[in-house]
Amino acid sequence: MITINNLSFNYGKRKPVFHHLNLKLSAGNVYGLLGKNGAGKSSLLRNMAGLLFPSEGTCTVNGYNAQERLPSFLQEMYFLPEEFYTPPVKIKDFVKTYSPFYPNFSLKQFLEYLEEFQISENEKFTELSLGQKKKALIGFGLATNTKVLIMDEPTNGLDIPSKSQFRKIIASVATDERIIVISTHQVRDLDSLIDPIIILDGSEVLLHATTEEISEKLSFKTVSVVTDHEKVLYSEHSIRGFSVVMPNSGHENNKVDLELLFNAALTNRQAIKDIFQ
Ligand SMILES: Nc1ncnc2c1ncn2[C@@H]1O[C@H](COP(=O)(O)OP(=O)(O)OP(=O)(O)O)[C@@H](O)[C@H]1O
Repeated sequence: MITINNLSFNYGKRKPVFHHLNLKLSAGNVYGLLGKNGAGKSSLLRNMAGLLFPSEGTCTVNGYNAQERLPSFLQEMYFLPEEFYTPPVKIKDFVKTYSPFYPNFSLKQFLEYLEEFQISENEKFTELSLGQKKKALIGFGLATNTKVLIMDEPTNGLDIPSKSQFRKIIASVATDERIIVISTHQVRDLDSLIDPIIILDGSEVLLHATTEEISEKLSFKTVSVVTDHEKVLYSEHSIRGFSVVMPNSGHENNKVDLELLFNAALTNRQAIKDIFQ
């Protein structure tokens, strides 16, 4: 469980990134963290990993105060930042050095992930492309078998086959004991994977809901003409007319379109808050 309680955070004297933020994340879920550029996704993930400290409030991860970064906390937490450093060594030497920090690390799993991503453990990080480096670190992170896995924009820079391999692998490691948090702008890449959805906006949580709740409360449709202007929360031109988001008054079963949801939430903040409160 990750409990963010009354968390305020700012960089030095700059205006707060978060102000009294509250959020509870529980095991058995792959959370999708969405927000515009600068909304605070990376800052929140770094607070969860204990790499940044709140100015007020707390971030507790499985009972540990994240900012204390106790060894027993760190051995159950893997954080893949958006921008990462890789030492100029072979992948297998990287694994020899870093895997002992993670008691549940599985070399067998790691080698399977590398094979899936078509990377050899004999390759040197300096000789890999950015996407290949990222895949090696994703494979390492998943093989650590930590209870908490946090990834900042993991699919950014991955080619199309790697994105589907990524989804497949994440789905295979998402157990009831694990919390996975993924921040992304590439919602279409992770559409079928992330659930619940958290949207950060203006130093607060604008939406936190499961896709089941979202599809119960909102309807995502394509219409030839937009008629019910008052009800429409968001609309945009599409090839066949307009893609619209409306309150789901008829309890219709419909698939959540995360990109439309995101745009609807940011265009019509108060209406979305009222619907989900
Ligand atoms: N090291 C830093 N020093 C000062 N301000 C920072 C620093 N890092 C981020 N910020 C500011 O904090 C805010 C939140 O940034 P953050 O990187 O957490 O957002 P983000 O949602 O991850 O953005 P993006 O989608 O562009 O990656 C922004 O206003 C940004 O300018």
